[in-house]
Amino acid sequence: MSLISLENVSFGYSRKQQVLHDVSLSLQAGVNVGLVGESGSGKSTILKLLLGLARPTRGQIQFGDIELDPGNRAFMRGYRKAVQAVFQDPYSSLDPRQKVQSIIAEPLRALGIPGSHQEAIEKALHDVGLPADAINRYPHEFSGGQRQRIAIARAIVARPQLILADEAVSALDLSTRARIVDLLKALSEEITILLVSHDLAVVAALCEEIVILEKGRVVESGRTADILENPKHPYTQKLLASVPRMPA
Ligand SMILES: Nc1ncnc2c1ncn2[C@@H]1O[C@H](COP(=O)(O)OP(=O)(O)OP(=O)(O)O)[C@@H](O)[C@H]1O
Repeated sequence: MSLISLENVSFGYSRKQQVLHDVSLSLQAGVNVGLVGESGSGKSTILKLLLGLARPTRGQIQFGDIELDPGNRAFMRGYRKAVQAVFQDPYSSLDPRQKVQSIIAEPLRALGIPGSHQEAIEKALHDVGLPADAINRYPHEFSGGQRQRIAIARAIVARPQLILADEAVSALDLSTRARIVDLLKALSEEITILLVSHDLAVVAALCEEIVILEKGRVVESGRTADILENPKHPYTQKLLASVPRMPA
């Protein structure tokens, strides 16, 4: 059974403006998927639906064998434990007034898990390669790469099954980006990642599968290696031709 699947999902922000058209994709535990497409193709909208922030106009999203129902609080509690997100900008995604300890504990508080969470926070910090004394500091005391590690620690602290990563390394310089990709790769031993990225080199490094989105439609999907080697759809070919390729 899939971890999560979109089944024939269509969505529009208004009646006139359909953004997703009959999108189907399925995430299997242990298989990272890269969601790729030009700006405006609907990648972030898919993540929005997966986070339960909007509902499909047509079709459905399945979490295991249960339909995602943003209106069902009990369901969403379990879902939020299983599905966490990391966003692009490590500067705006962390509350500057909160200490790292409080930032990382946020999902545990939201889940109503009692206690100081000290042990879970320390483990998350350790897992993302930050020192234990980071807990008493504020986000502005960290570099962009370190802030993204804090955001990742927050995403993993409740031990989710899936991380939705929206351009999670795009704002970082190249060497920092490579280190965060290595970190995500190590974490993906235990947690599945859905990565939205413009950067095919990052997708190739992290994701076993790839889904290509054009104007809200899936035009090609399959094993990353196959698609990068032998793109079938003209849009994929264009996309591959338009980005610098990293040597394998
Ligand atoms: N809140 C909104 N209200 C109305 N239209 C929106 C909203 N958010 C996105 N859109 C539109 O939906 C379409 C898909 O946008 P989306 O952000 O999902 O694309 P994307 O592939 O993530 O783009 P990017 O790579 O630039 O982030 C675009 O035409 C966009 O203008």
